[in-house]
Formats: sequence, structure tokens, C-alpha cells
Amino acid sequence: MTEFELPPKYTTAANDLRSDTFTTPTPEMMQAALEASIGDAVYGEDVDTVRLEQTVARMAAKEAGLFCVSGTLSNQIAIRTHLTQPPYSILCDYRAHVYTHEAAGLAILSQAMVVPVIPSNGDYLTLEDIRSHYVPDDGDIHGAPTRLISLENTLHGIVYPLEELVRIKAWCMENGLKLHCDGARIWNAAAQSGVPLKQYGEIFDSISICLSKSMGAPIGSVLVGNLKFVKKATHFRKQQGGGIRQSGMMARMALVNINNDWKSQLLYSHSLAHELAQFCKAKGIPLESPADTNFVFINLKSARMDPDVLVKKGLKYNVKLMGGRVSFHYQITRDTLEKVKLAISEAFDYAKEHPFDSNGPTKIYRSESTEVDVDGNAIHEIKTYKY
Ligand SMILES: Cc1ncc(COP(=O)(O)O)c(C=O)c1O
Ligand SMILES: C[C@@H](O)[C@H](N)C(=O)O
Repeated sequence: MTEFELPPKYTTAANDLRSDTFTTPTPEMMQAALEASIGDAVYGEDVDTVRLEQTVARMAAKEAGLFCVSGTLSNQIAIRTHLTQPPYSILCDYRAHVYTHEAAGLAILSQAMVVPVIPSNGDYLTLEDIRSHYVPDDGDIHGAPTRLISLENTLHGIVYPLEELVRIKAWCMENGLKLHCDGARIWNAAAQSGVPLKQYGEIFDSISICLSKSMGAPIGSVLVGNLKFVKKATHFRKQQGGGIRQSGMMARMALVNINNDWKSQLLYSHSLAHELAQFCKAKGIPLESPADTNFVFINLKSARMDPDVLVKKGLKYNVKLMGGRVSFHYQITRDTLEKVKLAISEAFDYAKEHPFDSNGPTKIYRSESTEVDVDGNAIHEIKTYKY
């Protein structure tokens, strides 16, 4: 039997640009966990979990909140809760996480057909995009009527224009459709746009508000909505094995940054991303989308850059990348920003001599680690998927 090898100890997120999910708990969070309540949250008896749910719900101007162990669980039970009588479909952006990265949960848990739409402006769905792709409930027995629109704010770091959300909401109400927000980065949208969370809460029937990305908590999201919705979502959370017991420690850790100056933390990460976007533009390195918040999406395809070369250039400068998406968060240092500029610049120059043409679908995430051993060699063979 082979000796089980522990992966190398993850020591810091200061150089980790693979995702804002790599943010690490702070000493203040660890201390808060030691002082947490220890009730059974399934019975609603954990004070700090209830406090977290009520705090986030109040910030989003919603009646109730539900602590979920992941954004995926939060999204999937939200959408399932809104849907009652199949056949039905949900409409979302073709890049939406609920469609591309939640393991067909919409098909399996919700038995939903998905209508993925490419935004005509390239960045975000407009009401016109939605109206030209939704399936009306007009008695035609061939179709799966659209019951829910699921939007993401931000999506790929793009801040949804408030006026467009207002237009879409008004149309949804006129047509009896529900509106869900995958708010994995709603904090980034709020910080950058100045729109308070409660204004988003007044627009969406439900929002999955992640705590474990730019907000730096180790685990979790809070799903917010009206009381009846959250009560039913609690049922689906239990069904999906998401009822967790003494979650007070996680709740207290999440409350730390919520009670800190999170806007400044997020705006700092956005400023790093904006600086990198400017750097890329100055060097003629194409971007896929506007760097509104904490992501810079390098258009590897049009730059003919090999993602594996980019990842390895990153390792050369001891920064962790996983492909064309460069993710900033509040624990990234300015030193890391300077190093990632060098890595991207060298990968771009390399591509001029060695153009790379991806021959498969583009993906932006990979699942292998880019840990290196003591000699700086990548422990896992870099297998960036196609992008
Ligand atoms: C836009 C978006 N929504 C939802 C999720 C799912 O969150 P989690 O990884 O906590 O399941 C992610 C990834 O973390 C995401 O990027
Ligand atoms: C991988 C994906 O699920 C994650 N949400 C990220 O953005 O990194």
C-alpha cells in the first residue's frame, strides 16, 4: 500500500491569482471561531449562524437568509425552490456558473431545461436578449416555458448595469417570472458600483451571497429571499445534505469581514486588477471583457497564448495562475502584481514566436493544483484544460 502523501502545506494566498476562492482565514477569524456559539443549526439553535443569516438578509433587504456550505448548493436549492411544475426552463447567460460549473444540477435537482444565451453586447444579457430567447407559457405543448431568469452579478467580473436589472425585473413581474442572482461576487459589484446590497435585494427574488470568495470566509454562502421561500429552501438544503450542525464557528468567521471595511478591501483588489488591465492594454495583450472589478480575462485565443506556458511563467515568478483568468482578492500583494505582469508579458512574447491554437472548447478553470516542490518544480504536471 503506498504511503499516503499529504499535499504540501498551503501557506499563503498572497501570490494566488487562480481564484478569489483561495482567500484564507485571518487570525481575527480564527479567534472569532474560538468564541463562537455551538448550537445545532439544523434546529435553528445556533446563535451565530442565525445572526449571520439575519445580518446578510437585512443587508439585502430580504426577510430571511439561509447559511449554505457553498455557493453551488445555495444556487441550486434557490432555483429548485422557485420551480414547481415541470416542464419548465431557466434562462441564463451561456457563461453562467449555474449552467457551466454546477455539475448539471439544474437538470438533475430541478429537472430544468436551460436556455443559455450569448449577450448581444458581449458582456451582459439585456432585456432584449431575454425577450428574444425566453419560452413563453402560451399553451404550446412543444416547449418548456421559462419560469426563472438566473443572472450573475458580477459575471466574469463585469458589473451588471443597475438600469438593465431594473428593466429586466419589471418585465419578469409583468410575465410572472422569478429572478435569481448568483451573487458569488455581489459584494464586488456593490463596492465598485456604489449600489447598496439592499437595492439588489429589491430587484431579485433571491440572491446567493457568497462569503468564501472576495469576502475571505473559509466556507459558505447565505441564500436570501422572503420567509416562505427560505423555509422551502431549508427543506431542499436538508434534502441535499446541506443541513450542518454546529456552524457557529463558520458563521463567526464570515461575520468578521462583513463587520470590517469590506468595501475598501474589495476596492483595493479591484485597483490591482485595473492596473493589470491597463498594463495589458499598453502591451497590446487582448482582454476578453472589461476588468470592472477583481478579474482580468486575457483573451488567450486571440493572443494565441498557450495557457500552460502562462501557468509555468507564473510559477517561474512564484505566482499561481490557472489560465486566462487572473483573479485578484484583498490578500494579493503589490509585489505579486508586479510578478504577474512579468509572467504575462513573457508568455505573450513567447506566443509571438510560438503561436498556440487551442483546438477545443475554452474553459477558464482547472482543478489541478499548481503547487511546487522545494526545488520549485511543479508537483502536478500542468494540465490546463484547453485554455
Ligand atoms: C460565479 C460563481 N457562482 C457560484 C460559485 C460556486 O461557489 P462554491 O465554489 O462555493 O460552490 C462560484 C465558484 O466558486 C462562482 O464563481
Ligand atoms: C471554479 C469555480 O467554480 C470557482 N467559482 C472560481 O471562480 O474559481
